[in-house]
Amino acid sequence: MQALSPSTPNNLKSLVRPAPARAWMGGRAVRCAFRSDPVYFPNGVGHSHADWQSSCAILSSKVLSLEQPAGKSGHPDRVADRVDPNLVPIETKDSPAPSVPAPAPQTPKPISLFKITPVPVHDSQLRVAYQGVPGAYAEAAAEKAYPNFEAIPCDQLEAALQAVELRIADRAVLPVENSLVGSTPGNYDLLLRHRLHVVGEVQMPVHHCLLALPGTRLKCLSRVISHPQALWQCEHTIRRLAPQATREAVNDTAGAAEFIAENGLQHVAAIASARTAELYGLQVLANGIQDDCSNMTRFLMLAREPIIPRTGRPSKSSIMFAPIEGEGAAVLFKVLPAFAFRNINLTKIESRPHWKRPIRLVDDANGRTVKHFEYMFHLDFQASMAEVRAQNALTEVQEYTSFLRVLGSYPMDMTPWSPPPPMSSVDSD
Ligand SMILES: O=C(O)C(=O)Cc1ccccc1
Repeated sequence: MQALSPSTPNNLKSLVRPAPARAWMGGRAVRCAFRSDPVYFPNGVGHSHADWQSSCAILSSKVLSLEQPAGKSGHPDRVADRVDPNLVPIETKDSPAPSVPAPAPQTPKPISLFKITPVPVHDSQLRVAYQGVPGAYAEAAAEKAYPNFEAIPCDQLEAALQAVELRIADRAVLPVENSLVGSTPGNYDLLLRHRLHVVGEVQMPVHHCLLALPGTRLKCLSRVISHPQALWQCEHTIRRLAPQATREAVNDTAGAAEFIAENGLQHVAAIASARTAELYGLQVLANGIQDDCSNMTRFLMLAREPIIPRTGRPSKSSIMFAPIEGEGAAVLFKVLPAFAFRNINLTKIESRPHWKRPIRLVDDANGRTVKHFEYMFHLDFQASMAEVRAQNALTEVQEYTSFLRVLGSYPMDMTPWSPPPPMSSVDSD
């Protein structure tokens, strides 16, 4: 699933009938091109070369190296230029990319915001950035979406998103929600702060294990470390298996396992995948420790350019909008019928603190000034922006909102569900 870039052949460009649409992002109207009727893709024009250079300059001031690549030259988006028959081509004004990064270390080391090192580009591989070290669930999600991918591990989500913006990676993986604990706080807000588009979703069954140095006994554990989501997802089981252990949150599940292995930490366990145990030489103390066996996490795939999935196959679109000031939740009475009357299913709706103005001061009837929370709304619906009904729904939504952004339109993950194995542990005393 790739967007087309400036190197798209002209015969494909002719499929596109640009029609101007306006969407608001930070008070700025943005035009974008699409197939038939208006689609609202803020910043749908991609990055200019000048943007790339200035971003590099900002980063390299803190850094060690952000060298221009030696070796292969060419467009790093080569893979992304190939045409996916499931997509409607989109014209972009993306400028020529910088030349390609140079050789990388043998084992992928996480990219940090302060240390961006060049990585190699292989013709047939999409470079996918994710938070964590090898073995993280986000890496497995990347593999499901792009089986031939090249992993770009990053120490923070912010670094993964920046890696795509800076063309060090082609995609970033963003965990957004879990069937047990709900949305991952802040991750949709992260999308608002970056000029990336959702181009795919992956739903992954998450089967957690408790990992420790070989020979560790459950009853001797003093500490369990993992990603906060993993700790929440296993809260009850951990309390039962190792009630004496304290919990500690770290950046990612596999990073927790690596930390135990590298430092030879006794009496400490990590919550991570079974594959992670193999990668870092740890023992699986218990398998399937998530509190609900149908535990599932949803990841979004982000790219510099938007895609528009063809009609006729199951697709989703994600938007965020803010009410006109003072209208608050009343906006939902107007927005929801725009979808309902067009038979568009909503799959998710959520309120978030307004990213720029979370609190509003209001004078009450007694002349006192009180604080009101201001919200934005995030909504997923089951239609592609290639569909006229989706375009019309958004035209209507736009009338009731002060801010509307299409985060992306993407094929739905239709993987059939298969039952997970039951929990087991080596040492239940
Ligand atoms: O830390 C990881 O491995 C991640 O990819 C984030 C995460 C954590 C817990 C469940 C799903 C994803």
